[in-house]
Amino acid sequence: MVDQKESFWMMKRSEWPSDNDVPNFRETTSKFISKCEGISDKVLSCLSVALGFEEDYFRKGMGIDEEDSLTQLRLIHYMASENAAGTWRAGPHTDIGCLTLLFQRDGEDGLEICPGRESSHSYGIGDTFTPLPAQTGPIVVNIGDMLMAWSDDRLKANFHRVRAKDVGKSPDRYSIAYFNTGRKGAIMQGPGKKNPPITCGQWFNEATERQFGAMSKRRQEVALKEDGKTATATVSAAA
Ligand SMILES: O=C(O)CCC(=O)C(=O)O
Ligand SMILES: [Fe+2]
Repeated sequence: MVDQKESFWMMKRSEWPSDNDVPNFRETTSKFISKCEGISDKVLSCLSVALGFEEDYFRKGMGIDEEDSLTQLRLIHYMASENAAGTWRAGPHTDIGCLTLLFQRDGEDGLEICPGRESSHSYGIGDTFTPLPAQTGPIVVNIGDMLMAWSDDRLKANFHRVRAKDVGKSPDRYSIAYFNTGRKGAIMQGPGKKNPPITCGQWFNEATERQFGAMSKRRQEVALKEDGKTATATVSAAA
């Protein structure tokens, strides 16, 4: 089952829609990205200081204007639906980058969080997720896997997912996610050297492979289980 959503991904160096295509899109979105960059930088500085690291510990590895930046803005649309049981808007996951700033709009609920998990690779199956009502204004901040590794696993990546109502109507949901991620060439390692040094680029590629590999394995298992149920139902109906 694929996520029921569509999204538009942008980096500073992306090929942007022209003003003819979408008037003022580039200017407005670039300003928004710069604001996100400033907020994210402040949060990262606070986290560095709280952990007892130098204030610029993570900042040194960032830099959205650099050629090798992996930071990305994503505009997401989840389509309106009715009786959506058995579908996902976004399946349970942790974000791969360092810090995600997530913007929602009033009344377009669906985000659920599962804080306090220690591992980012078991996909939150069976755990308790808590709905986080959507509000225009407040920014949801997710810690991602990269920041977890970079902080010697002291900051925990949080599982989250997005669902539409099992029964009844769910309106369209629009969200914006700013994924602040270390530059490809930056070396990441926590001061305690819990994890070996690695470039953010290599780490990102391996984490993407791990996450999507694990997700598709899990999806295959679920599909097999469901096939099994169908087969059993067919057999008992025939018996
Ligand atoms: O749309 C949302 O609220 C969440 C999006 C998300 O978790 C993601 O894109 O990683
Ligand atoms: Fe996410």
